[in-house]
Amino acid sequence: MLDRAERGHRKLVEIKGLKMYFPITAGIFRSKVGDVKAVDDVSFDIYEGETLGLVGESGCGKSTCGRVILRLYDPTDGSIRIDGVELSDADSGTLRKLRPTMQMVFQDPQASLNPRMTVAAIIGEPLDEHSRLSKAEKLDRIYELMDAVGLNRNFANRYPHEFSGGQRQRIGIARALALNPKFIVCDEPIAALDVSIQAQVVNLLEDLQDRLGLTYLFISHDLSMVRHIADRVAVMYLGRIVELAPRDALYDRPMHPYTQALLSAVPEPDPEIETERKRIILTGDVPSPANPPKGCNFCTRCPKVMEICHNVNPPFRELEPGRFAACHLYEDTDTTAGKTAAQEELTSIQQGV
Ligand SMILES: Nc1ncnc2c1ncn2[C@@H]1O[C@H](COP(=O)(O)OP(=O)(O)OP(=O)(O)O)[C@@H](O)[C@H]1O
Repeated sequence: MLDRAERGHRKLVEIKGLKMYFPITAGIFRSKVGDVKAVDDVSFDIYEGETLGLVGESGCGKSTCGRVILRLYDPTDGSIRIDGVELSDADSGTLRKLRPTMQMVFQDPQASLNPRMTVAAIIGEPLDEHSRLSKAEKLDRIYELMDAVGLNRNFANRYPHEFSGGQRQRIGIARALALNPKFIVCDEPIAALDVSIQAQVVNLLEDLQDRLGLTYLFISHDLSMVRHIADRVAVMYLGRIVELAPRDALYDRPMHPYTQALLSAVPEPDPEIETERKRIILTGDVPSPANPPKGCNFCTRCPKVMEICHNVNPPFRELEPGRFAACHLYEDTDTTAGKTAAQEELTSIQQGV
């Protein structure tokens, strides 16, 4: 178990240049005509014991990112290291051995639990596959897990439909915990729940993190909830991470124009601040990930767009210690040349070099 102060010293998850493209096929021969670039060159780390929030509009690639990190998909390119082990090219045998270390809690507990299995069978299934416990030991472990997530042991032989939405999510969490994972991808774990239940499930996840030293990637489009639970936050737009920063820095002083727009839409509880706040309304639709714009992915909707943004993809760089963003607004000027590297690139594009 990790104390809060001990968190954040060791990188548990290291993602570099990760790409997940889904092929688009057409015609009777199903020939490939393009790719949906769901995750397009994404790099970030997650420190042991922390919660990294991953936010962005629907369809920006959050779930695909979580799934490919757990190798539920085969990545198109890039490196995924969890606890020092490279997963991007791991074979099925290696993945099977590593599976207990990394788990997922899904959005819709109704859909992710087999309706024909009892709670004990659902929670015990990973134990059957990955451990050699006796029948009695397995039942003890199932009870222990039910206790840990606040489910009554007496209900072990009931079926998922006999539980409320919040209780079903607790079953999903107990199942994810069965093999003592280190890393859990929580994919919109509260989005399908009543608002009154959401806080209970988030509190449970936080409590389990403290007790078991878990590391979370917490995927959500609920920026207020992410502010509550995350230590650091990554903002995704059209397959790319545009900003990553410690939580308070990001919410108090967003740097990327997309983050600024997203946060301007979050309601402020203080009515005085709320009436004075300026909303940034983004115009235009999110482009298709099958045909993203040239240059910066956000250039078609950015209120601060410059010429360079239509031509050069801004690199994802550390702008301040611990703060990363991909935006030409923050390019350093090379004083000797009087131009930034990106401006040089733009000049060569314009000159057709
Ligand atoms: N299996 C798949 N095959 C083809 N395209 C896919 C597949 N899964 C996702 N996509 C596409 O990849 C893009 C990113 O989808 P993804 O579900 O990862 O986004 P998201 O940010 O999690 O959205 P949401 O919040 O709505 O779940 C979308 O355009 C989606 O249609």
